[in-house]
Amino acid sequence: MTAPIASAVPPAIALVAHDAKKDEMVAFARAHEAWLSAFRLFATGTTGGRIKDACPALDVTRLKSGPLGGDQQIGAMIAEARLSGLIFFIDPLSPMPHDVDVKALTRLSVVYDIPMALNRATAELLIRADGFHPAPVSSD
Ligand SMILES: O=C(CO)COP(=O)(O)O
Repeated sequence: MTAPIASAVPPAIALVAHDAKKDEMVAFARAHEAWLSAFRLFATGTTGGRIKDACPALDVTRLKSGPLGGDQQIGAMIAEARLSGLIFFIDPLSPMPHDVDVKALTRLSVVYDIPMALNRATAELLIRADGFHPAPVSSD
C-alpha cells in the first residue's frame, strides 16, 4: 500500500453507513484497515463507534449520529473543502427520518465534485483507482 499523497497533512475522508449497512462498513474497514490508516477519518456517531470497535488502531473522529446532525456536519466539511471523499453505504430500502439530511449530504458531494461511493462496489473501485486526493482549497 502506498500513501495516497505526499503531504504534511493527510487527506480526510468520511465514512457513513445506515443501520442495515453497518456490518458491511465494518467488513470494509477491516479489509482496508491499512489503506484507511493513511487518511484522517471522520464518521457519523454510530458508524464511527462500530469502526473503532472493529479497528481500534484507526484514528476516527466521531461526529454526531446521522439523524442528530452528523450528516449535516459532514456536509459542512465538504462545503469548506475539508474532505477529499465520502464513503456512504446507504440503505435504499428503509425510510429514514432524516432523509432530507441524507439528500443534502449526497447533493453537496456532487456540488463540490468530491468522490462519493454509495455502495461497497464503488468504494472498492475508488480504492483501486487511488481516487481520494487532497481537497481543493476553497475559493470562497
Ligand atoms: O444515519 C446515518 C447517515 O444518514 C448514519 O448515522 P450513524 O452512523 O450515527 O448511524
